Amino acid sequence: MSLEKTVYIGTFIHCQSLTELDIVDNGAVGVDEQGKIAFVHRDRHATSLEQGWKSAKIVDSLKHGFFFPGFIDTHIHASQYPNAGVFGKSTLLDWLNTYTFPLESSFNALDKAARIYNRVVARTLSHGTTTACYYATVHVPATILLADICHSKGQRAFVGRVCMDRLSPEWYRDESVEAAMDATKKCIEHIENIDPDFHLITPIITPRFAPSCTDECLIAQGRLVQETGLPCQTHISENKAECQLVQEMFPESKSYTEVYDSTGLLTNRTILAHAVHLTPEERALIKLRQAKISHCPASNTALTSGTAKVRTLLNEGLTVGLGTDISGGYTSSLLAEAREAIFVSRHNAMTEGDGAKLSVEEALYLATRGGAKVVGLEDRIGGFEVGKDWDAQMVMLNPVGKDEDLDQSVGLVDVFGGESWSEKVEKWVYTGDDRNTMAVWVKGRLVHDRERVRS
Ligand SMILES: Nc1nc2[nH]cnc2c(=O)[nH]1
Ligand SMILES: [Zn+2]
Repeated sequence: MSLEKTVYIGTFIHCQSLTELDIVDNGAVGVDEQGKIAFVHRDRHATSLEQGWKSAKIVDSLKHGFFFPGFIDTHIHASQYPNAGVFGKSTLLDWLNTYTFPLESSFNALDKAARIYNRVVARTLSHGTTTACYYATVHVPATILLADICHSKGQRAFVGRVCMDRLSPEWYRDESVEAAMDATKKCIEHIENIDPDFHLITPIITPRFAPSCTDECLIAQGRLVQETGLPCQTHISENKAECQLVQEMFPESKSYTEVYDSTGLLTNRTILAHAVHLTPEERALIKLRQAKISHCPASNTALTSGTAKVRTLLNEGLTVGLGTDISGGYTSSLLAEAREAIFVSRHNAMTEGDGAKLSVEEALYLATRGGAKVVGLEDRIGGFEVGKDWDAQMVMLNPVGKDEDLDQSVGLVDVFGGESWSEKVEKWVYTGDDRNTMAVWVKGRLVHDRERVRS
């Protein structure tokens, strides 16, 4: 799709490193017809030096707005969206049986799947999520539909049919390993048809988690991972009862991580969600295989799974991003998830010392550049550099003047005029929400426009 050449002007903020933001107050970024960043100027007036950009469209972040890279949600169950916020006092294994399997099984009805998937893609886009790693359900038609919806709405997505042939009710599982593999291959083929080069949508092999799959099923999926080189996503070491169950079900394996490694599922394109209770040996093996970790703090708190030790993971050189894990997690907002990551790190700090604390900058890094590394797209997304795709959000804060009308305010991020940009970003992280996300682009295409939605 060819787009209108556009020059974005105003304030640009992205992560320079894990601990530092790069803030450009009056810059310009040119985005070409393919949605790629053609130039970046720290002084907007330098744009006049660019040949062939005189008649380009201009989009201005305005005085209290800024451009920020789109968020990357590295772990979200699209099918569980109707249950967001509903988990009672359950923990993982009873939560699956009480809330999750009954809901997911209802996706054999395609009209229901259409209603929910349209909503969850629109909702996550409205939160500035430009890339999402989705779990669908076991159903082929509904999984294909999720891929189609992401494709037509323009969200970058990894879409996985959930593979599971045991430890769930008979009415919600794959009938056999052969049936499971056929179904997964059908979903992969569909995505190859709609997006042959995986520009926007990529299939992802999705064994639910070790206890849900027989040895044969894990081995078959591992073989598919090795043969196709496709990415893989699953859960690991989320909850102590689950870890115990894995030990009982796979007595010949030294660890939970080894279950995945010995079946070919642990590669540099594997995304492991949670990683709360990993041993040092498991972390070393994950690092050796260059597999990636999706940290899901809201879910880990809601299901009382534990507090993942993100500082340890980072210090040991593991690659970490953030995941909302709807509906273990209650929020589809990665901004809220970043906030949760910061607070969980403070709970860790209460027992382990201040070194455990994550800063605002670090949480935003995990939500953007970290996520980009987790999904293997660090050369394409996560920051504003020449050659990267324009996957971005425009954030607007709420200037408070003398006669400010509360009804006219842009969300809850009130700024009074004396704040530095880094303070404004801090306020955004702690008090902001989707009302501040005025517009969202993926590969240069406008995929969410708050003013249009509101009018
Ligand atoms: N949080 C979470 N953990 C899981 N482990 C296996 N399935 C799930 C799931 O749907 N959500
Ligand atoms: Zn999950």
